[in-house]
Amino acid sequence: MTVTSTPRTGVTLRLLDKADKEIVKLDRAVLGAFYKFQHDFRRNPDAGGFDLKPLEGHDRLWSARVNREWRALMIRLGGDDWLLVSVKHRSHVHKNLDRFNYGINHITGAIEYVDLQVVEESVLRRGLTPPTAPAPAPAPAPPSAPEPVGPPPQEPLFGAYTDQQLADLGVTEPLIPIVRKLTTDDELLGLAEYAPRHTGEVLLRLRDGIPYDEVMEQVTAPVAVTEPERNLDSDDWQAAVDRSQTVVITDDESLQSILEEGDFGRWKIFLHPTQEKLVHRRYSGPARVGGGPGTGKTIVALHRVCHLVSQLPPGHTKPVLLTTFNRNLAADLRARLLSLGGPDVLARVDIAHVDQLATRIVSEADPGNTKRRIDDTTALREWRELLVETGESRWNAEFLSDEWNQVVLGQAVASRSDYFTARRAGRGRSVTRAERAGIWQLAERFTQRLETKGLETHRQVAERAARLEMARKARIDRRTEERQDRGGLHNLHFEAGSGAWLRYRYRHIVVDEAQDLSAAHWKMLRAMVPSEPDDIFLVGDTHQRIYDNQVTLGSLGVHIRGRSSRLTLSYRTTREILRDAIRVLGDADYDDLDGDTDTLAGYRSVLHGTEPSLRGARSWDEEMDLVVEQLRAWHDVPREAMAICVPTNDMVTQLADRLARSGITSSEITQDGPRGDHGVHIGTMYRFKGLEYRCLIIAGAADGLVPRASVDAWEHTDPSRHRRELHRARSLLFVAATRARDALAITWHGEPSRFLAPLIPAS
Ligand SMILES: Nc1ncnc2c1ncn2[C@@H]1O[C@H](COP(=O)(O)OP(=O)(O)OP(=O)(O)O)[C@@H](O)[C@H]1O
Repeated sequence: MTVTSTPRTGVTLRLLDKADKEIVKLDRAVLGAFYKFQHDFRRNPDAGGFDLKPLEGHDRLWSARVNREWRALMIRLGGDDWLLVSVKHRSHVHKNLDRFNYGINHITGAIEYVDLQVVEESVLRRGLTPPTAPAPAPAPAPPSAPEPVGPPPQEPLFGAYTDQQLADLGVTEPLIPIVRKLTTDDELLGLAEYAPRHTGEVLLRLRDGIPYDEVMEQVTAPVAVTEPERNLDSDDWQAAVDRSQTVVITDDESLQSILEEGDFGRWKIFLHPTQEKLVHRRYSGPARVGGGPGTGKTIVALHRVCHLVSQLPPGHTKPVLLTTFNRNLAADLRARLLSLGGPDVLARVDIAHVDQLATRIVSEADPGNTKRRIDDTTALREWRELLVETGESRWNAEFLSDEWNQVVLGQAVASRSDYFTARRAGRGRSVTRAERAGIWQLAERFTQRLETKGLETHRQVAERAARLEMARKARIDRRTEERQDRGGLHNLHFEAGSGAWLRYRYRHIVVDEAQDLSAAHWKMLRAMVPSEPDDIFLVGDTHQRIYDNQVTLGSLGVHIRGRSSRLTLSYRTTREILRDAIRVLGDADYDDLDGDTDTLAGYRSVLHGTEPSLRGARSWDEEMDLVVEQLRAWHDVPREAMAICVPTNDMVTQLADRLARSGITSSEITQDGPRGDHGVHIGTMYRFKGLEYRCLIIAGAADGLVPRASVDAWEHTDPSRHRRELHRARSLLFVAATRARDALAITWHGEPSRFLAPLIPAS
């Protein structure tokens, strides 16, 4: 008999973090049945056929029929509010009922569920079998980094801590007896797979040798419930749900993205509590989110955009700007925002990269402008030609190009007399007044030269756009004051299309890859949005700065002091890759975009994989053979999920040829992203910003190439520039290494890059 049911309103079906991991492992037919189950259950839990009943001895844990063989386990939070915690074969549901544990964690206030039997089995399984990450090529004994220090096998891993200490860190209490028995890393990883997420994070951190107090400060404190809530009512499940970011309300769409995309769709559904806080917080002014690669900065920016859109009054305009460094990244943001928020969110958001914005503004002011835009490399060629033509030899083209970009354009120096007093802090070599006069004269000839040739650099456009926007802002502010004086309307940032000519362009601006924007970009953005709460939200990591655009935001009117936060848990990279990438950075200093220093303290991962492979060859030719060998060793990974990153364009071409001769298809990563859909992606290091791959090879990591040999020419003539160039080259390698999700291989020919020294044990 078919039972038809009348939909019931007010039924909520939620999903607990990690329950989805179990669900996606079900086979397709069961997944289909589960999808139908959750849809029908939300319409009416009382409809016949669910056989909804509490498990014996568990007043809150209920089972419901998914199909003949499978049952859903759900916690009844109250009334029609249900939390799905597991889907199990019916033969496993009614046995050994003590193994089901659920409760509210006293420290985090989160709802937790564990099936002790599943955890124990996972610990045992992981203890007996090796991890299953892609294997490195069968290398002739690759030099590998030292093993993590820890107690010898068979000693309990967490013997140094009392039960109370572990519970105070927020470790799930029913798991503590199993935690006590762990003696190997594989067992620990087995536990972390099924334990509540916070427990896994704490234990892996302790196992990394991080002192107890630091784990408390870095992992537990950010997600602990605040003091007034400390005396949690351990039975107030509704309050726990409101507090808990490990629970989401399901609807057909969110479920579908989990079922179809598996781990790749999780970012849309489960934010880490620290990510969640940043997304929904109200900021009194500009806010910055930092954090190492893969910590979800872009994910936070995308959720933040959805949050800001959800707060807008209805309309057909685009008062939110989402911007980033280049076209390729902007295209990626658009695709991800569409997948997260759908067309309705996209309809309220303007997505454009910073140079595109600048071009729009300049064209608006000067519609007849037909100049061709050139990048820094082409501009440098123009400088060289100018020097040859003028016979000028006091300065070289690189110095002049830098001076023009960073000092003249960077500080909006408009006249010769301004240039005499312009600050050149951090530019290295000092210049006398007479020299400044000479440099200014050359700069004027250079701009004239570009003008005559109908050329214009992106930096020039950015600088002009900044000036135009600042002038516009000044006019808006003047008008506002006038209206206020007359006691009239003063809120001038009407939405586009409202007919008001003078208005701010946006209400909210969200910036990704903030570390690479120039001073002119910031001035332009600052002038596009009124100084109000939630005006600018920027995410970026200065360890990944690969263009020479160091700024102090405060001096550009973007005041982030007191509104700066950092994410520390990497979702992308394994612990092994992350450890080596951090070693590449060495002990160089990094800024926080506002004149202070930034660190990667607390940066961590709970993912585990193989050790990065490091292999040297005698020649580039031999090295290319190593690359082919490595790709073949990753035979079980789709080609499109692999990439090779090299230092120069020539190497891209040569490698693509070599791969073709070995029967391996490849696609070059261009300025606009990969040129084709098929094959292994190959590109120079600069192209890897913002990308990620399952397996990655960094080839050509040789001395003289990383950093380029020419960089050392600055060592004595311009030590400051030398330092900056080394910094940048190091960051490039760091960015490249952290694009790998599961496996990383680094190769070189001749001597390895000096940045790899901490990874290669001295022979
Ligand atoms: N809460 C989450 N749940 C699941 N996956 C996540 C979560 N947050 C981030 N990720 C995943 O981690 C990876 C890195 O995220 P994202 O690109 O936002 O990091 P990022 O900090 O911007 O990195 P980078 O600085 O290297 O550009 C992505 O694959 C993303 O889907």
